[in-house]
Amino acid sequence: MIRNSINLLTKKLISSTSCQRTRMRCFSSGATNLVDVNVNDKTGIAVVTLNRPPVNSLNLELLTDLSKTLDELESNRSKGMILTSSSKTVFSAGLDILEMYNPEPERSKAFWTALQDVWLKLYGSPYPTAAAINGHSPAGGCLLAICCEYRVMVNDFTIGLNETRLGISAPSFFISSFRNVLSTREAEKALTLGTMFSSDEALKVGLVDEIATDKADSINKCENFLLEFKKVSSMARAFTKQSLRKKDLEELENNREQDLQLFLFAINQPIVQKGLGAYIQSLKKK
Ligand SMILES: CCCCCCCC/C=C\CC(=O)SCCNC(=O)CCNC(=O)[C@H](O)C(C)(C)COP(=O)(O)OP(=O)(O)OC[C@H]1O[C@@H](n2cnc3c(N)ncnc32)[C@H](O)[C@@H]1OP(=O)(O)O
Repeated sequence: MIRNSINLLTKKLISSTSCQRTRMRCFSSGATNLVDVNVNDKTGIAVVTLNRPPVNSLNLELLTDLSKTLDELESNRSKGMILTSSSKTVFSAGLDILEMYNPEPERSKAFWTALQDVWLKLYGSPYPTAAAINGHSPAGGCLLAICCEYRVMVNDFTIGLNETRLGISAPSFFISSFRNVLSTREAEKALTLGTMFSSDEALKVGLVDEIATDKADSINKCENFLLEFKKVSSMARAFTKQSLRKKDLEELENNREQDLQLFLFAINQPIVQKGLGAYIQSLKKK
């Protein structure tokens, strides 16, 4: 996929002169109603809003919609994407725990495959990406944010990969994208402890790049970041990003089936099921 993507970029580079002359007509609607897409006609930047109340937990349908949206952005030669949420307090609660509790084999496979697809497309996207983190962002929510190249977080929320607190290990592609943002030392400490950082702590450690006062401010700051790329060749930018992330991307691309089997094995362990059941109950009792 990476090689294909680089070949595709080369072809695009050759035909880019005519493409750049034609003003991109952005697609007017998102793939479905779980993901809203709004493209600014002036800048070409798409604001992609996760819209699965109450907490944007990532189930098969939301991941499928997000995956389709990422495809559309790529084929429309997006100028950039800002990922955010329709909730006032939650960016994304991470993977939908109900997808992993008492799993149904075929659905679990489709679910994990959709997550792998989203990660490969978002982490390896040729267009620039930023996350306007306007609420809590645990586990899979943090994963979406760290796939992006820039993160602006609204004050007073939490973010982190808390998998060990659920009695599970973060999968290797979660870890590689976390290490792309944090030093190995900080990543190891946070992953093993399952640390959830406050917005200020996240800024201090480098997990987010800026703090915002509210959602509008976070989107504005993300936009300012993305607009900086107006000065840079989009081809050179995409090649550079994909070269830096190539090893991580290839690791999953070359081991998708093994990663899927590891997930299915892990969630089918009685001890993991017991832990997930207790965790669901604790969320309901809150
Ligand atoms: C080596 C390979 C091994 C592979 C093994 C598997 C790897 C799995 C990898 C990733 C893991 C994940 O992403 S797991 C998800 C982790 N997420 C969390 O721990 C977050 C849990 N949620 C919260 O902390 C809070 O809900 C919140 C801070 C996000 C929001 O709080 P708020 O008070 O606003 O909302 P509620 O807590 O009342 O929740 C409302 C409603 O939503 C349900 N809910 C919340 N989170 C989830 C979720 N992740 N999945 C499913 N459902 C969720 C919650 O139970 C409430 O439901 P009810 O209204 O029915 O009570």
